[in-house]
Amino acid sequence: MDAFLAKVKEIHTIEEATALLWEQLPSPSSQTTKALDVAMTAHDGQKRKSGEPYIVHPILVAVITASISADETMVQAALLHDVVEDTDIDLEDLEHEFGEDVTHMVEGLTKIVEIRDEELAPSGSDDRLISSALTFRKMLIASIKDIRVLVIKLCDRLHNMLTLDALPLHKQKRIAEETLVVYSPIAHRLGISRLKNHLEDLSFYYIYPDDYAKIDTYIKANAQNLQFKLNAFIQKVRTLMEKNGFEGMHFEIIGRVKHYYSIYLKMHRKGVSIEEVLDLLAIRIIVNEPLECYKVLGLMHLNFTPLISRFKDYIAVPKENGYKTIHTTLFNEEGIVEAQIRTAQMHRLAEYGVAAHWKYKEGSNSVNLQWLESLSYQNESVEEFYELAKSDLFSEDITVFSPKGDYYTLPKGSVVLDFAYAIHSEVGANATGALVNKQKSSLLTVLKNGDIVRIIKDDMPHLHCSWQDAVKTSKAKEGIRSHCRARLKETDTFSAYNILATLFDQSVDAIKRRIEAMGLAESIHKLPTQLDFFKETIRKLAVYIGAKEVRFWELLKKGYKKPQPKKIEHFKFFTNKPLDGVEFDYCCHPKVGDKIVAFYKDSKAIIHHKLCKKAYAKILNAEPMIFVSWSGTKLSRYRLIISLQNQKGVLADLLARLSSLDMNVISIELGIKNSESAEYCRIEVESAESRKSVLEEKIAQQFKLIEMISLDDAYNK
Ligand SMILES: Nc1nc2c(ncn2[C@@H]2O[C@H](COP(=O)(O)OP(=O)(O)O)[C@@H](OP(=O)(O)OP(=O)(O)O)[C@H]2O)c(=O)[nH]1
Repeated sequence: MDAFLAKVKEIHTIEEATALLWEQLPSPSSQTTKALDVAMTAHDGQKRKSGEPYIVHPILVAVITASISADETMVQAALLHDVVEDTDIDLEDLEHEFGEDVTHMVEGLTKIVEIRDEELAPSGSDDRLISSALTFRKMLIASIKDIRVLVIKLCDRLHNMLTLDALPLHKQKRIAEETLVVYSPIAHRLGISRLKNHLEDLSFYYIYPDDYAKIDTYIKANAQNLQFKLNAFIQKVRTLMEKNGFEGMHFEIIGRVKHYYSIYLKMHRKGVSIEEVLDLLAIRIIVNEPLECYKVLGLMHLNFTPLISRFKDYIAVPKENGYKTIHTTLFNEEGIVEAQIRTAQMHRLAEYGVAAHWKYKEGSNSVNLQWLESLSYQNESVEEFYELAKSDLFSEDITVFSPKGDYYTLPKGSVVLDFAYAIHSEVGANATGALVNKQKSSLLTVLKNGDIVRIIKDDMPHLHCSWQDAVKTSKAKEGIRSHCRARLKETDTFSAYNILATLFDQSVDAIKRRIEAMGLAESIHKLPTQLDFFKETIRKLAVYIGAKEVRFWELLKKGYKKPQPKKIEHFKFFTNKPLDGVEFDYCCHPKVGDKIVAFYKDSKAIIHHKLCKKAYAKILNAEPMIFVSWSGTKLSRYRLIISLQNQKGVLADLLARLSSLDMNVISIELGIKNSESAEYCRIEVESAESRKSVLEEKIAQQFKLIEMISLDDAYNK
């Protein structure tokens, strides 16, 4: 921890806190002193869990804020960030006294449910989770308008992390985990490495205390030796630079041991002990001009062997958070050292990110904040949103290029479709394939760092709803989801008219006019999925006697019958037509529980997946349809042991067979038994068929079934 934060951590009284604030802000504006007065009065008598006066916290949040930003309205908002939540002051009062800017920031930072979650709500309660997810989303939305909200939140979180000792152990861990997964990644995206590294190290201390202690002990025990190596290397580099054109020029070389969490990640990813981590040490060479960075790079590579796989030029290709620096890792007598080469301006941006704009009046546009918008506008339930946000934020990045050289930062594991959505939602929605490094590739091809991707588009969207699990970014997930929501609604609306037209033996147009006249058009999409709504609509249509297109008594005269439920195989129909069987078209073959539609032909129901292309064409073509649902979606689970001849394609045949028997494969394990040249295959499946003997017989017709066990008892426990 740096000296400044160590000092903040040790402050427990109002006097000390105020003195430190004025140290940061030697000549505060009258509005700032007023904000302090208002906050002091408002929080008077309140205490933190630690027992110290509550106001110490907002003052120290203001101190941290002032250390990264010269913008005093941010300092005022930091001082006032808890008053609306915890005191009688409301937003109107604030707006009157401090204006719109400060009020908007405070509003963005105010929790939705007026519970100080760390202290009052029972841990693990759903209310607390929902409240914090809602608050988080509200804060993100407020930050789109004004990113300062998020920066103050990070300062608030940093002070909470500095004072976490006052809370019980389980809360320390929960807050530390949230900090590591949500807030330090946000600090990274905003490019504020000063905040990010501290948030990481503090979280690390609470989440993995033993690992932290090991690293701490090693670094402290070896401090002298490490410092000696660093100094020796810095001296070598300095001499080299001075001998090669930098003499008399201003440049700086800073050495450091990497921060603890970064060391822990290196150990963890490589599975090595701290003694085996090669590049614990790092130097930064700070020069004046970008061109000088390349000159220094040349000197380094001519004099020390670089570890080429670690070389990165983020000046030519900056990170999404605006970060610019050349990274190279060098072998030398002192071991391996990571060198970062940057200009002074790049250095300020690397330390302060978006905040550099308020601190140094620079770099305002270099930080890309698109991630914030796409995170905030996910249409999920709050819990799902929070989970998605966490996985979006807490991911390693790769950089992928368009053929023109534009580049995009994506989370590791992203596929072509994520890239297409990153370019634009329209490109994502209309993508049909891609050329990855000039090779034809599918939309679900996983991308690697440095790939060059050309998206192939078409006017007709080709998205599959199941792809939402295959894409990584929330923008692509939301794009696919909203496409599928729209498509499902359209399918349901047209199906509803087809079902009614079939039921009443009317034309689709006649039904449509009637439904519109009855004011039911807006809700008609519910009809194919909600039996109550279906029955209610029929009743309403049927009693609507006297209207032009459908006269109910005429229908009765023509032999109209009331629809009745009818169960065939796994399906429940509701129809007035004779029905004596179910068929599949073998184009989509839906699994139990999938969304389905039923067409009606020659007294048969023909079942399709609701999102099947062929079904879509039939629906638009107004083909006769009937109401269908699954008769029950309780699935039985079985374990099968099957002996397969060791020959090409046999596994594919087995899977096709299981699929044709409507069995969902849950897991599959293969084991070879050489003596018989047979392959044993252990598969777990789910099926709507609860009669084991029926399935046994069907599988045994084609395959050597060694054993079939019902797992339902174990499964249902
Ligand atoms: N400010 C800032 N610095 C960045 C950013 N990305 C990387 N760095 C710096 O580069 C170091 C190497 O980061 P890596 O993520 O390994 O980068 P690389 O593989 O792209 O070379 C980081 O060390 P570290 O171990 O994570 O941190 P430290 O303890 O060296 O500071 C950090 O100092 C960024 O977006 N912003």
